[in-house]
Amino acid sequence: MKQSSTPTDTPASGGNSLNILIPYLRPYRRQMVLALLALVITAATMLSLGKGVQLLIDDGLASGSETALTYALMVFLGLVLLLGVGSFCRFYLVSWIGERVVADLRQAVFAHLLSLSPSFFEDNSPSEIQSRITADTTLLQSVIGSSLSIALRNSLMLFGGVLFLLIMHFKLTLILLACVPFVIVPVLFFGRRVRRLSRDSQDEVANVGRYLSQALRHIKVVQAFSHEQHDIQRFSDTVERAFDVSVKRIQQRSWLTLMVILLSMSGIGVMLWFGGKDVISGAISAGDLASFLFYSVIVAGSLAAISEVMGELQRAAGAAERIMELLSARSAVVNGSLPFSLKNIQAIPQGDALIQFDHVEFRYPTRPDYAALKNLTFSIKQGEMVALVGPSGAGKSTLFELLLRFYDPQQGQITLAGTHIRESSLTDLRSCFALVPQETVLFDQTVYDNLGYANRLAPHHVVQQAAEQANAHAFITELDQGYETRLGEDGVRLSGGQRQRIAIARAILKNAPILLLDEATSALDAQSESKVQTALEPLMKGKTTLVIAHRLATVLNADRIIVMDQGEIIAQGTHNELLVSCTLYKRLADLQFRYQETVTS
Ligand SMILES: Nc1ncnc2c1ncn2[C@@H]1O[C@H](COP(=O)(O)OP(=O)(O)OP(=O)(O)O)[C@@H](O)[C@H]1O
Repeated sequence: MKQSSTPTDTPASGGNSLNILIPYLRPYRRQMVLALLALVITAATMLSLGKGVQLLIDDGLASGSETALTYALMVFLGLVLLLGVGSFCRFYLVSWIGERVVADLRQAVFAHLLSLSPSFFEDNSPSEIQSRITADTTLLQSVIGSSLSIALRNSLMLFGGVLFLLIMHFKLTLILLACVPFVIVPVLFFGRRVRRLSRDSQDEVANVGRYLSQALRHIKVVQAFSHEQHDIQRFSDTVERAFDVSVKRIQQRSWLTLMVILLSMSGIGVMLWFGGKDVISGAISAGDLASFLFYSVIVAGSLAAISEVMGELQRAAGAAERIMELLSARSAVVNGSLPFSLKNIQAIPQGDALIQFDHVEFRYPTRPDYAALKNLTFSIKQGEMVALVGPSGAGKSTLFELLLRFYDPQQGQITLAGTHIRESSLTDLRSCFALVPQETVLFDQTVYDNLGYANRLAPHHVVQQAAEQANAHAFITELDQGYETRLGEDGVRLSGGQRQRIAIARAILKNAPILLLDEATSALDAQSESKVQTALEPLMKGKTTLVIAHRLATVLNADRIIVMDQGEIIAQGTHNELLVSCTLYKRLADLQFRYQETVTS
C-alpha cells in the first residue's frame, strides 16, 4: 500500500506482533479461560492415552486375565470419551472466539475508515484496503480460531511427551532426540521456500482477480472496442504465471513431504531396533515399547504441527500489522468541537454574508506543487443564488469540497455564519449543505434506500414527494418493482439523466439551508431539464444556492455569477455585466449560444 506523503492520514508502522488483537480478545475472557481449560484437558488426556496403551498390552494382553483386559479397555474408553468431549468444547470455543474477534475487528476498521478524509483513499487504493479487511482478517480468524490453539496444544504435548519419554527410557529418548535435527533442518529449509512461494502465488492469484474484475466491470468498453481476444490472451498469461508459481510451490512441498516421511520414519525405525533389542533382552516390556512408540509419534507430530503453524503465525503477524496501519491512520481533516446548528444559519439576516472565503489557497495532497485554488476571497450572502462558471479544471468543484471539509485549505480560512468551519463539528457542518454532485453515486440498493440516503428518518410518502418534485417519480414507478427496485452496482440500471434526478430528489429530501449544485442538470434532456429546473426553483427559494453551471438557463437566473479560471476569481457580476466586462465569460457564453442554436436548429 502506498504511504501518504502527509504526516496525518499516514498509517503507523512497526509493532510486528499480534498485540493488536489483545483489546479485541479482552471482552471474551470467560470463553478464553474455558477454551484454555479444554485445551489442557485434551492435551493431558492425549498424553495419558499412551499409558492406556501400555496398560492394555501389559496388564490386559500379557497377563492373560480377561478382567484385567476389560478393566484396561474401560480406562481406555473413559480417556477417549474425555478426549472427545474436551476436543468438542475446545474446537467450538476457540473457533467462536476467532470468528467473534474478526467480526469486531472488521466493524472497527470499517467505522474508522469512514471517519478518514477522502485524501487517505487517494493515497491508498480502496481495493487494497478491501483486501485487508477481507483477506487479512480471514487470516487472523484462522490463526485465532485454530493455529494458536494448535500451537499451544502441541507445545503442551511436546513438553509432556518428551517428559514421559525421558521418565520411561532415557537412552531411547536420547536416540530419538538425536534424530530431531535431521527432521527439523529440512522442514525449516523447505518450509521457508514453500512460504515464500505461497506468498508469490497469492500475489499472482490476486493479479488474476484484479484483471478479471476490471474486464467484467468494463465489459461494454471491452466489447465496443472488440478487445475480447486481446483480453483473453492477457488473462491467460496472468493465469499461466499463477500456475507456474504454484507448480514451483507444489514441487517444494512434495520434497518436504518426502524428506519428512523418510527421515522421521527412519528415526522411529532406528529407535524400534534399539527398543526391540531391549524387549528381547527383557530390559523393558512390550507394552513399554508400544507406549514409547506412541509418545514418539506424539512428539514428532507435535513438532511437525508447531513448525507448520509457526509460518501461519508469522503471516498472521504481518496481516495484523497491515490492519493496525489502517486502524492507526489519522484523518487529515480534524473534527471541530464547536456544535453548529441550523439556527446559526437562520440567525443571519437576508443579504448579510453567510459564507466567507478569506485568502484561501489550496493544493490537493496528491499534487502539492499545483495550487487548485489561489488566494480566493469572496462571500456569499444569505439567500443569494450564485453561479460559478469557468473552464474545466478552474477549481469550481474544489470550492465545494472545501466547503464540505473533505479537505482543509493550506492557507486562509472559510467561515460559515461567522464560525470558522475548521472549528465546528463535521456532522453539524455537513448537515447545513445539500449536495448534488457532478457524478451521481448510487448504491446497489432499492430506490427507496438510495433516496433515503439523504434522510434516513423520512417516511415513504415524503420520499415520494421529493421524487415527484425532482421529476423522477414517473420513471421510478415504471421500474419492475417501483420504489423497491434494486438499482444494481453503481446504479447501472438507470440512464445518466435518471441517475441525476435521483440525486436531485436526495437533495430535496435533505432540505438543508444551503444547496450545492454541481452541474446538476448536465445529463438531462431539454424537457427533463426544464421540469427539474421548475422543481428546483421553489426549493431554492429562501435558500442560499451555489451552482456550478455550464448551462445558461441556470446562469441567467443567478443573482450573481462568479467567473473562475486556474484557481482564481477573475470576474463577478450579472450575465449582462459580464458579457461586457469579462472576455472569458463572453467567450463561454458565445460558445453556449452557438451550441444551443446548433442543438435547436
Ligand atoms: N482529487 C484530486 N487530486 C488532485 N488534483 C485534483 C483532484 N481533484 C481535482 N484536481 C485538480 O484540481 C483542479 C481543479 O479541479 P476541479 O474539479 O475543481 O475543476 P472544475 O472547475 O470543477 O472542473 P470541471 O468543470 O471540469 O468539473 C484541476 O486541475 C484538477 O485536475
